[in-house]
Amino acid sequence: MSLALNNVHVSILGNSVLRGISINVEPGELVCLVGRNGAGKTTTIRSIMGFQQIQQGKIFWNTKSIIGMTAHQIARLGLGYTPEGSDVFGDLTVEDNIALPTWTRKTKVSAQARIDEAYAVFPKLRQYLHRGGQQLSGGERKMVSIARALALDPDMLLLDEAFEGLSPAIIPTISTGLQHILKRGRAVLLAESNFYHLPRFADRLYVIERGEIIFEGTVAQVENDAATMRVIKGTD
Ligand SMILES: Nc1ncnc2c1ncn2[C@@H]1O[C@H](COP(=O)(O)OP(=O)(O)OP(=O)(O)O)[C@@H](O)[C@H]1O
Repeated sequence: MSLALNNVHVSILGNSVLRGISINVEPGELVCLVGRNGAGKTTTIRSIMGFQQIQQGKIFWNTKSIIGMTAHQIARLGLGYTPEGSDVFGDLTVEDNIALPTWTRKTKVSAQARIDEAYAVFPKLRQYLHRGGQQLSGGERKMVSIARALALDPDMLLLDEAFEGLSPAIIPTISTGLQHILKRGRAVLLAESNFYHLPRFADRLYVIERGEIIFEGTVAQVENDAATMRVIKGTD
């Protein structure tokens, strides 16, 4: 299952926010979308998930156009989504938050196996099974949010700012969780504003600036491109 955005344009309140974005994510890849605050990362991910209407361009999931579908329909096709800031249901327990997608999407993997995988990625969550979503730290909520997207049994996960606002102590946990997800053959598109949080094991990255892709390559390649690094770090 691969994802392809071709020349996507989005305007919000008359402002051109995405100006011809083209991105590909192949099965099993970890691809990062890197850019400063306001560059257009969240809008790109929301456009893929059907939350943001696009004015021009094409979005294909496994060669099928997903433009015009609802987020619910897109999720059922196998695209998991963890929004910026996470989206844990405060009134539900951790256990129910994670089980939720197994009620709404049936796949060839059993509900129990999907739930087991979610806890295998973040074993610490087993300590909080009966805690309400409101009684969790930001890092714990992030883990629940990613675990819940995993319980959907997605072919690809869209992670918006997986590391934002987390204490340095929790960042390795999320990073290890990501490696675990990739080992299972799932692809990940990770939006990230902090270059130093980018996993070194990323296959490729796209740099977005003012709604345009200005660079595509590996982490090592971008590090050798002084002009692009100045844009990412906001020192240009
Ligand atoms: N609902 C909205 N109304 C008005 N402007 C918006 C809206 N959503 C996004 N924008 C604008 O579109 C641009 C891109 O925003 P977006 O959230 O996609 O950036 P981002 O790269 O995800 O930033 P961040 O790292 O801060 O989350 C910004 O200039 C933002 O102000």
